[in-house]
Amino acid sequence: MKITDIQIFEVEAPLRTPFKTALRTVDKIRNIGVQVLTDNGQVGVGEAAPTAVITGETKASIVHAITEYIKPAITGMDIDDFSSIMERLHHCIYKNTSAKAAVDMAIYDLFAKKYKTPLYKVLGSYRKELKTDITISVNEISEMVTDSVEAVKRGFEILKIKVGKNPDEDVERIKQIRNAVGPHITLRVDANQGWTAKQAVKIIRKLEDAGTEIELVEQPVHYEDLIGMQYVTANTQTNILADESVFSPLDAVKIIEMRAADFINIKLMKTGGIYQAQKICHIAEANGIECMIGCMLETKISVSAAAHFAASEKNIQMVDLDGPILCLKDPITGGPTFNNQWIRMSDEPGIGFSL
Ligand SMILES: C[C@H](N)C(=O)N[C@@H](CCC(=O)O)C(=O)O
Ligand SMILES: [Mg+2]
Repeated sequence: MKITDIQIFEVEAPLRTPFKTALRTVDKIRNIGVQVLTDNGQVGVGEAAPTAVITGETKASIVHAITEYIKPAITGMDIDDFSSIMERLHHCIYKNTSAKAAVDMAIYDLFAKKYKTPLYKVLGSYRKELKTDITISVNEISEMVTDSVEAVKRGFEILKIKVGKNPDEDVERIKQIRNAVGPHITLRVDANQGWTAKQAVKIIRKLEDAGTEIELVEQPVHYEDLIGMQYVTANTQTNILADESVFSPLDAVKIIEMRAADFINIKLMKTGGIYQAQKICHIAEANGIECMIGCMLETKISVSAAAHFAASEKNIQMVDLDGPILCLKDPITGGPTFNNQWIRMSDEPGIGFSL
């Protein structure tokens, strides 16, 4: 089965409510889809999310990287020469991780389809269902309290609360949400780089003293400030999770060597897909560091690929795959099912859908 072409299409999906973090506000997903075609008519599907503030990629840069670099590098190759394809894909251009991720997952899709097996089984099935959190966008405190209570009513037991936009209000924000949702809901806090290291220690200690029982704080400081993150990890009791600071396996090694975080958030859009995500997951596992699987603003296409990966890895202990449930409607049929907090793997070959 040889690769003959890579075709590109637009993926658009309005969100239920605007998605707001310390880094950006978005009301609609505008992503790039890919179809990798083969000489026997089989098609592999993938998606790239242009998250300029995190990966540096735009829609135009993704299309350019795929058409001008990735496509020429892998066209004509046989799907069974899997690792050779991956090596070419990952070395034909520096960075451009979301463009690589879209093609990487489409190749995995094709490989699993060729052997008529669901991707999570090809990867070595560990579980068949995942429990995701849901994101509470950063807004006025009263709105975040209402959104949190509504999410709990919809059946979500884990909330990922965005902070870092107005650091002075963040302690009050979390205290009020904890009071409103009660003690049994798991609260994750994601500052998206919005605090300084000293601010972070001050805020997290206040949250600890107030008994808010936060499961973890994600990316408290700027992505390059590893010394700052190390200071936060060393000076608080709460678990710190590295997100924007970890794209590559070497980033993970650095974080682990410096003890700059307790956990690592793996996203296919940062790693360039499943091939590199596996390496990070295994490096972390060997060092006793648990991982989260996360997503950008992505639809069911690429989030399903991430779900297959997560279902195959014991060390993925936390799931933030809420992209599809943040969308107003889900136009894609087949593949894993997304039903509020539950993501259940299906047994169709590959990732599970054909477009
Ligand atoms: C969507 C997911 N829950 C999430 O919060 N992802 C990112 C931000 C993604 C984006 O800006 O598109 C994160 O920081 O964890
Ligand atoms: Mg994050």
